This record gives sequence, C-alpha cells and structure tokens, in this order.
Amino acid sequence: MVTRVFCQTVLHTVSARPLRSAILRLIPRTALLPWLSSRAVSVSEWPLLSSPPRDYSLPNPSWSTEMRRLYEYYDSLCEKEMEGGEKKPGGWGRLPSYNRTLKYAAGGKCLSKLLKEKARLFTRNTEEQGAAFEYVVFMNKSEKRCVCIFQAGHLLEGPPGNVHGGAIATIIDTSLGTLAGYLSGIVMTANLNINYCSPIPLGSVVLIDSVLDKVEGRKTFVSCQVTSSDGSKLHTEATGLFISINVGHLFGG
Ligand SMILES: CCCCCCCC/C=C\CCCCCCCC(=O)SCCNC(=O)CCNC(=O)[C@H](O)C(C)(C)COP(=O)(O)OP(=O)(O)OC[C@H]1O[C@@H](n2cnc3c(N)ncnc32)[C@H](O)[C@@H]1OP(=O)(O)O
Repeated sequence: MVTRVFCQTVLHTVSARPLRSAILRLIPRTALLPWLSSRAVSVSEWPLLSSPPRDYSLPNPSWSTEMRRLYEYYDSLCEKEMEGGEKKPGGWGRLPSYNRTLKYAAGGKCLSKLLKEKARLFTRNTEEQGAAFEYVVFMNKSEKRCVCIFQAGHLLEGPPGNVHGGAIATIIDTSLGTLAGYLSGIVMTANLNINYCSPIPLGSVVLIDSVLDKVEGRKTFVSCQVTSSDGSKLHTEATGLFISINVGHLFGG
C-alpha cells in the first residue's frame, strides 16, 4: 500500500522525468516493479491519499490581471488531452508546486522520519496569498527552457517600493534549479552569478526565462534573464551551476 501511494504521488507530483526517476530509486526496485509495469495512473486515484496537497502554482485571487494573462497565454501553449484521448501538442507543460514536495512525493510516509515536521519550501511558506512569492513555472522539454511568471508580494520589500535582492536571487535559484533538476535529476546549487540591472517594483509581474547552456558530467550550467512582463526591460541576468547529487547528500551522506 505504501509503495502504491508512493509511486502514485511521485508520478503525479514530480513531472520532471529525471527527478522522478531519482526519487523512485529511493526505494527497492523489487517493490517498485509491479507499479512501474502498470505505469498508467490516473488523477482519479488521488482519493487513495486523505486529500491532495495544494498546488501553489494554480491561479488564486491575489494574482493580478497581468499575472493571469501570462498564465493563460502559457497555459494555452501546453499539451492538452482532447476528446477521444488524443493529445494536442504544445511543447509546454505547467509544473505543479507544493510546499513539501519530498514529503508528498513519498506519500507522507516513507521519509517522514527524515523530514522536519515544520519544514516548508522557502518560496511556498506562507498561506497568505499574494504576500510573498506568487509564481508558476512552464517547462518546454524540447527547447530545454522554462519560463517562470513571478509576482512579488509586499513581504519581499528591499529598497523602498522594490523587491529585495535576496528575494530576486531566491526566485532565480528556484527557476534555474527547477530547469536543472528537470533535465538532470536531483541537483544542488553550487554557484549563482547575478547581475542586478534595474529594480523590480514590488507588486509587479516579471518573467524569468531560463535556458540550458551545457551539461558536463555532474555539472549542469544554466542561465536566465529576468524581464518586465512585456519583455521591454531587463531587470536581472544570472548564470547558475547545479551539481547532480545522490539523495543521501541531502541528509548528510
Ligand atoms: C534539492 C533536491 C530536491 C529534491 C526534490 C525536489 C523537488 C523539487 C521541488 C522544488 C524545486 C525548487 C528548486 C529549488 C532549487 C534550490 C536549490 C538550492 O538552493 S540548493 C541549496 C544551496 N546549495 C547548497 O547548499 C550546496 C552546498 N554545496 C554542496 O553540497 C557541495 O559543494 C556540492 C553538492 C555542490 C558539490 O559537492 P560534491 O562533493 O558532490 O562535488 P565536487 O567534487 O565538489 O564538485 C563536482 C564538480 O563541480 C565543480 N564545482 C563544485 N562547486 C563548484 C563551484 N562553486 N564553482 C565551480 N565549480 C564547482 C567541482 O570542481 C567538480 O568539478 P570536476 O568534476 O572536478 O570538473
């Protein structure tokens, strides 16, 4: 049962294939085989869990008109299942986002001894909608690129009226880390290099466009530009180096 719930949640919550495989490697192969061979798991199986975790990357009432417009634009480019089961090709996919990804990926059971009860993903640690990081990531597999739509809330103030540089670094780390993790499995940030070009007004919506530069062994090099939502103003640019790790490294191994 635990294995079943584990597989089901991994397959639903972690859509990046290398990352999903890495998490699935956490438990014995023999226990996984029955599930991996019956790969088709549908959303209707969620009721096996007490309640599905909240997906923070879906629209909520705090999203501005601009945030919604951009969400709807990228959502319209996503692969969609049409009537008759055919897939409308799009190239893009929206990544769901949870405040305790590793816990949910493990069905709340397998890793519960290792995970701190009060720990929450930094960017999803407030229930007050719109107060801090509101964002959604759309991934384009074939282009090895992702776009993060980010609306900065009032708790992220640095210079008066503008977003704190550390908050900008956080959303850049998140975007680049999501892309690197999607392409290379479980990774950690080894280096971030950021040029702050123009301030980001608090409450505004910006786009973080991230691309893969190269992969060399365990090293995944990525870069991004943060621009105003119409692309006319460059706010920030950054490069990042992410190193592939074994999951044991996260727990001091
Ligand atoms: C994260 C897992 C999640 C799992 C579930 C995911 C669900 C997704 C959910 C939500 C997505 C949100 C996404 C958020 C993303 C945020 C990510 C972070 O913020 S991570 C926190 C900050 N980073 C650290 O705390 C690292 C601390 N550093 C280390 O632990 C080690 O230094 C590490 C792992 C980076 C490398 O250590 P070594 O011992 O494994 O490897 P060595 O041999 O040192 O390096 C390998 C190669 O990389 C080069 N290298 C290492 N660090 C370098 C550096 N700073 N600059 C240049 N090269 C470097 C080395 O020279 C070496 O290169 P040569 O193979 O010899 O060519």
